[in-house]
Amino acid sequence: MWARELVMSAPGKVILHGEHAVVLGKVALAVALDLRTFLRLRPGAEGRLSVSLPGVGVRRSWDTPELRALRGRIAADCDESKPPSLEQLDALREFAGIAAGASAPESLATLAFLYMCLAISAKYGDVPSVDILVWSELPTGAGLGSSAAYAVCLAAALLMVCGAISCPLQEGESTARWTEEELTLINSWAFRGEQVIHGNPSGVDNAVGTWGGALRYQAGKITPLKRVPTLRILLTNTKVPRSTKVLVAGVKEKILKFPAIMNPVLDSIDAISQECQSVLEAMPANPSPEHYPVLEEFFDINQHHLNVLGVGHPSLDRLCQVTASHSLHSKLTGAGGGGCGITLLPPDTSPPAVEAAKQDLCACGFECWETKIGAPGVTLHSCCSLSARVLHALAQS
Ligand SMILES: Nc1ncnc2c1ncn2[C@@H]1O[C@H](COP(=O)(O)OP(=O)(O)OP(=O)(O)O)[C@@H](O)[C@H]1O
Ligand SMILES: C[C@@](O)(CCO)CC(=O)[O-]
Ligand SMILES: [Mg+2]
Repeated sequence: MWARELVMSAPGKVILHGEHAVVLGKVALAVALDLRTFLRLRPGAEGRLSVSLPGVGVRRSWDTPELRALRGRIAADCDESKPPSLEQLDALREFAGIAAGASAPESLATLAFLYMCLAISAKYGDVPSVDILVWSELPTGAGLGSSAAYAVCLAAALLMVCGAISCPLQEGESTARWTEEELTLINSWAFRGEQVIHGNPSGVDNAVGTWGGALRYQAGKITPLKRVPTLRILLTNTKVPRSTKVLVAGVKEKILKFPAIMNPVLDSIDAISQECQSVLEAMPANPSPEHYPVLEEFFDINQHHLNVLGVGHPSLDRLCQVTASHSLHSKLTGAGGGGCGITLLPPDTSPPAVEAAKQDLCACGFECWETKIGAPGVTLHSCCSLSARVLHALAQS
């Protein structure tokens, strides 16, 4: 029986270039964000598994013998190399009382939890008697990888409880990370969780949530960027809700309808990602203003391409117009359709100019904040290493 209380966290991400195109095998460049999802794992009452997801209003608890019986029905051949099947997901929906086709955040979050819990425990151990609470600093469904950070935390916690990976945090240490091999396993299972939520994810978001830093991702191949300069980025949340699953499906439909028109757009996005990688790797650690015009042009071109793919939104157009009126360049990030945009802040942007842009964005009803990129991937924490804010949020039971 699991006897320790532990907290783990995974970062959200910003996609600099390559969203959507990456689902079709093109290159994406993504960086981990300094906003994280936290999972508190506690021993539970014997024979009970409980999950609390305050961000999406879920609080559920099940008898483990009941879950074991369900697992016997659906999880005989569960493996991280296999996607969840429609039959498995139907059985989980029926068990959890979720209507077919339900796509509300709480339904998808519960489904992903049940799938990962039963599939991981079927392969590595018993259904655990634990209490799990997940709380996030990330806005849900806004393009910053909240689904992947959730799936990465769940994979790490469930694999650890089932004994498939170690618990690397030694007494007296404040944080610890897993070995490369263990991270690979966490990433594979997190991808399965993303499949439950997204339908057809590329895997870039869970890769960033697992490894952190800045990386190039293409068709499952993860390559850390050699050198990434310190980039100042303004993140703006338009607060327009959207679903990555729906947007990814829409792009697929458009490509099937107009392949000769859409495929060159995907190729151009791929070229932008590759050129951007070369520029970033050639830039000094603290770049001066003359390095920025090319990066800014890449943002502008890609934003047009994403509009052509059909994942723009009037709120994102507004965001780009407002920042352009302050001579700043923006693009959507993540799945688009609302959610977040990113704005590049060259080093010669004066603090009053940033403040003025922020004020105008807030006047549109948006929320914005400056961010650091390149945060660490999935991490185990001792409670004393967590900030008072996180501890307070995790104290809700
Ligand atoms: N803190 C959380 N707790 C539980 N479920 C969450 C949490 N954060 C996200 N989710 C799940 O992820 C879904 C949102 O995923 P979605 O992929 O649509 O958006 P995103 O990951 O924030 O954006 P993007 O994929 O564009 O980066 C929610 O509907 C919910 O099911
Ligand atoms: C839109 C998309 O490219 C990025 C979502 O953050 C989907 C994916 O890669 O899974
Ligand atoms: Mg997502």
